[in-house]
Amino acid sequence: MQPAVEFRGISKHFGAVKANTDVSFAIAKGAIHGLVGENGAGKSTLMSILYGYYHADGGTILLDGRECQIRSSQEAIRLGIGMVHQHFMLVDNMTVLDNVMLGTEGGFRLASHRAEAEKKLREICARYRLDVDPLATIHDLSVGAQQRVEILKQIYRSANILILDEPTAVLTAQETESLFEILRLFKEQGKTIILITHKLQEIMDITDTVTVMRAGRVVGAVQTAGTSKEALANMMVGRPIENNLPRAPYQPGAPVLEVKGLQLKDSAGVSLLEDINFTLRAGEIVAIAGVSGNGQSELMEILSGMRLPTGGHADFEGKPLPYKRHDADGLPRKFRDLGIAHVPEDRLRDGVVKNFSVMHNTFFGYQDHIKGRWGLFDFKHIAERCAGLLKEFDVRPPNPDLRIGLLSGGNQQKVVIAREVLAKPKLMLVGQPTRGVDIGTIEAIHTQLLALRDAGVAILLVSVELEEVRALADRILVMCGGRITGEMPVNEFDTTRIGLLMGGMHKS
Ligand SMILES: Nc1ncnc2c1ncn2[C@@H]1O[C@H](COP(=O)(O)OP(=O)(O)OP(=O)(O)O)[C@@H](O)[C@H]1O
Repeated sequence: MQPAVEFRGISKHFGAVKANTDVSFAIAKGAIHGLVGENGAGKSTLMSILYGYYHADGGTILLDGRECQIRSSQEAIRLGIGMVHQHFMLVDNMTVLDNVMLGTEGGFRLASHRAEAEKKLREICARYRLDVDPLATIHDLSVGAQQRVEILKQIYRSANILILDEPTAVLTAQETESLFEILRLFKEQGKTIILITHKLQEIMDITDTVTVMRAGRVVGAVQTAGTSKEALANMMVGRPIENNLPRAPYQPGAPVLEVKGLQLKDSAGVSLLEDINFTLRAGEIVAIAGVSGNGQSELMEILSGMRLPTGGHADFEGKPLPYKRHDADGLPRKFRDLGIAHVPEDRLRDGVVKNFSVMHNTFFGYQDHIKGRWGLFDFKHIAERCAGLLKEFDVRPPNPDLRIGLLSGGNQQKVVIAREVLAKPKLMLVGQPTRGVDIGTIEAIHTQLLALRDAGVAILLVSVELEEVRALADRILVMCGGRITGEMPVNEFDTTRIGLLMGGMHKS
């Protein structure tokens, strides 16, 4: 049988960056094929070429053994290729049905078309056990449900090859499991799936074959059954990955942050945070575990000055943080000046200014700290500082003039972490630091955070990844429904108990 997809000698460069070099591999029909590699290895570029979004500089793509010119995404869709992007392509205030019909033949003006489309959608939902109401509005849906709409859209358009770019980065464990159920059903129908993910356990759990890319080239193509997570990690990074990073013994110092009875209500009076109390000391990492959407983001926003609490207070080094309504806009800056650094969980929204250069992004927010004599910027100094930072944090490519939006997600994250670390904070607030980040970079980021802790910085970490919580935390708090439902030291780490606390099952 001809492979569903075959890449032959695909190359693509962006200026001096060789994103793909002579990439060749084939994917069997009806297979779930994993595509792995470090951030910037060229996975998304290759998939964008298959999806007609980029044009290759050289090489050919064969679908079912036939050479195809895929000049646009419309052409890719016509050829039966569907793509679910990391950032969903849905119109928020429209219904599921309208989103699915958008851009398909016939449009959605005729009532008969709509009725027919709704019937077809309901049939697809039943066949693939996709729990989605066609008449629901997108902004009322959870992230997991929005992703199911994206998949629904592709099935509606008769996709035979489905590309998923890091689909589980924003999903809970349960949502991930139901996504995998859908993918297995998709495979049973003889369809082909290409899965990009940084989570090697997922590769082991669901794929049949894997291609490993490094620096734009294919460095391995294996059957999943004949490999291991360690072997894949080694191929990806070119060295073994250290799972147990060294750390100094736990000797917490003086309290840095004391949160007392913190509350937050939204404008409709709905409680988002209720009676949050905890202390964070110098030289310790406290991790907040929990399913996203249980108040962790709001807590980080308050502690970084992006949002005002509606009750309670937080003391930083023994003094109340100055939450003043008339000064709300200037708070993040004030907090930074006090020594509170922040790695926001949504790096594209809050962590970088996408259209500015890497160099600008290495000091944004700290511009007052790096001004030279007479309050002027010394750009020679800034350029040297930036070059040192790109080298130390292994940002790839180390080009200070590139718009940061063009760096891969993991490399953007390295810049954000580097900027905050270099500010020499006393308190570091870190939200989902390794979301969408490759394993080599996870190791580097974890090493940086542990070094800060060992140097006496207090770190508050919010992460949905329990492995990350276990690897970094000294103490763990669990949040559910805007409350802290439990606390434990890391040596009492217990996945089942944390799972129960995450579901608000009991208070300890
Ligand atoms: N439009 C663009 N202009 C300039 N450089 C680009 C562009 N798109 C990608 N690149 C560069 O090409 C290289 C490959 O990027 P790509 O996004 O394909 O990697 P990736 O393996 O998908 O990474 P990640 O896992 O972080 O998503 C990177 O160095 C990236 O900075």
